[in-house]
Amino acid sequence: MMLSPEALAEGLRLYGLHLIVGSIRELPDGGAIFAARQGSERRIGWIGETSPFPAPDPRMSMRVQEHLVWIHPWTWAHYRILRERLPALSPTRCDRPASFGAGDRLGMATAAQIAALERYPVFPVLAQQSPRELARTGRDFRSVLLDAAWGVFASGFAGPFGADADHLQDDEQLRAAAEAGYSLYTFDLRRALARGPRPWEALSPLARSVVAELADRRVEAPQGPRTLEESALRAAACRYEPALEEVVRGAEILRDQGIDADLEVSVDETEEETTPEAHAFIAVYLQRRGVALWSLAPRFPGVFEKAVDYEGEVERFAQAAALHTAVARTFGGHRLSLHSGSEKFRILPVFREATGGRFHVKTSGTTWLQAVRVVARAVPALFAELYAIARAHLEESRRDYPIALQPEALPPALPDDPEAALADRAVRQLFHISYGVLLRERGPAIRALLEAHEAEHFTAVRENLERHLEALLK
Ligand SMILES: O=C(O)[C@@H](O)[C@@H](O)[C@H](O)C(=O)CO
Repeated sequence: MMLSPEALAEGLRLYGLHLIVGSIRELPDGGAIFAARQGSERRIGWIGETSPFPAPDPRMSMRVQEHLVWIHPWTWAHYRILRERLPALSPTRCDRPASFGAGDRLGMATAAQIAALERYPVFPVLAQQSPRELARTGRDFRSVLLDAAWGVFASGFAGPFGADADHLQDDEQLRAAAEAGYSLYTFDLRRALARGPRPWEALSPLARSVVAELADRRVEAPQGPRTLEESALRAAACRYEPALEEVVRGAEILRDQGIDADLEVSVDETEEETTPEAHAFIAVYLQRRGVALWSLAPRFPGVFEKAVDYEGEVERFAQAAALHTAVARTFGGHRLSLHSGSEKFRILPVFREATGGRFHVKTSGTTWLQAVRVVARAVPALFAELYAIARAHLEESRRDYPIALQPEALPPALPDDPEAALADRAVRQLFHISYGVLLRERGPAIRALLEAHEAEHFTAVRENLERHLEALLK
């Protein structure tokens, strides 16, 4: 690009545009693109004699020195066109042994998440949201990806990244994520399992043959060999076959659309700990049905409460993670996925070790809590108001989130010190799950405040994810 960033910034300023300097990318055909802001609006800048976007608005083109610069809004349609030319803006399948998911419920913090993630040897999964998060935030799979891609574009990040359609429970959700171009599909079996098991006599010949094939097979775990028991395999087959049929159908939908994606099965939010037999049955049954797992999120032992550290015996968790790793290695080579990774500092290093560094970890609420922290520091009155709203809507917020938080544990008023307030277990948990009601009731105020304190917000998000990544990888 012949135009210096300083000259470009100066030229844009005359039109009320703020250049995001690190975003400038030169294109093979000699043009260049960049991200800019006009007030709080996101803009794509294009330097070149013609614009690649349909119906460019001539009022939004300008000469800066001898260069023609076009300004376009950051919309889904424009992003789709842009990602054809800049593949770095498209989510892709994971290409590393270790991967880390960083959900961003506000859609404002991806650049800060990248600043943390790019310092560590992990594949970043940036657009990660579940349908329950979408319903609560009024977003959809497109808008989540659009926000995350903005963070990639604005930060100048050139590495690959993934997009996780998390906790999918029906075909409609799957199709919406597929249409948007997600690269990772997490099939949550919870709803399907709640319909109950199938009697042994009603199982398919395939399910029975998988049981026969796996019975008495030995799995070599670090704590010693473990033989898969036929009775537990039979129970797993009865319980999981109906739910796995839905996964098979989902994988077919993706295949029919020519989508080559990473596939995860999650049973982490079920009641019972996942047995090695259940894990082996899930993996092998899916293989026989032509579905290759990328990852499995088992229900591990111990308590995984939102917003607080792991509660349980770390040694038991370590043993279970090592055993599941051995099952995964023996039957397919997929990785283990750890959900609710937010604040689970006690087990993150153990998880890395037990999995031999081949894993996926998901976080989401922890990034939102950092936004709450910034609000608390900047405008204590708004923080107090948010707390009152969250308390009043506890029952609504806890719907769909298995959480032990009781209303009696919540103090009537918060201490003046925001750090002390957010160190309180009950208060943290309340804020963690209350994002939906808070964004509904006070979303514009929260967003405006975070925009006005963007540097503090980004630092808070980056430092917090770095703490997680340090614990996990060092
Ligand atoms: O809140 C959600 O629905 C999701 O963010 C989580 O359940 C997600 O799968 C996760 O584990 C993030 O820590």
